Amino acid sequence: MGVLHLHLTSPPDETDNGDPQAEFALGAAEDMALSLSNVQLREQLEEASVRDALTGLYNRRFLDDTLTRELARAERQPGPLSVLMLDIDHFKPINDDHGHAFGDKVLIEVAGLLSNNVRRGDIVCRYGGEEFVIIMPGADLAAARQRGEHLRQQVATLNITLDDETPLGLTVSLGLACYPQHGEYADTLLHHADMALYGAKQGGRNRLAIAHH
Ligand SMILES: Nc1nc2c(ncn2[C@@H]2O[C@H](COP(=O)(O)OP(=O)(O)OP(=O)(O)O)[C@@H](O)[C@H]2O)c(=O)[nH]1
Repeated sequence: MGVLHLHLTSPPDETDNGDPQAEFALGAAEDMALSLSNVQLREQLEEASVRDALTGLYNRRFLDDTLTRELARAERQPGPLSVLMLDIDHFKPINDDHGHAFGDKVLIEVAGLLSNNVRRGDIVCRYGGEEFVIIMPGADLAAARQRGEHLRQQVATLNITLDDETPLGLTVSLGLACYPQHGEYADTLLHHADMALYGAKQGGRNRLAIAHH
């Protein structure tokens, strides 16, 4: 988070001239600057409280609130909504073999790729250690599946290399659940997406699986 700097003082020769009007104007300007700064500070704190510190993606708390809100909107409109859960394959050996800092770098790369390859309005969150969730308001099963497949392929072509320049060969598995067919509530949809993700892992990884009805 950026540090807030307040520049409220002026050189004495510009303002300290004994002119009451000038002093009043300066006081008013200072008050305005202070209250503006408070607003900005509050905004920065609020923003930080919904972000994951490592990747800058939205965090799980934000995901839960947003998914509930977006589902209510989908019901009102009405329209579809999809939830993609994505997990990096064999991430533990990456950490174990190449170090935690390298693992962090991989997480940041994947987070950046996801952010850059979703539609505006889609919400990308870091759900857990090496697990991400994307909320796609308005996306039906076909659209979300296509987007998920695209993301899977993009990750497989990510150019992350080890010290000796050999490619890491990163892959991800994905689980997809859609409103309304797989559930109407946030926890149900997340559960179904998680089950589908488990199926994708069991099926051999580097694949997308769709929730069962
Ligand atoms: N570098 C780094 N590693 C993390 C972070 N959070 C969780 N991890 C690691 O992520 C790994 C997750 O490992 P597992 O849950 O066994 O999953 P996996 O090895 O990816 O295996 P599959 O998901 O079955 O393909 C663990 O080693 C955690 O320590 C983090 O913020 N940074």
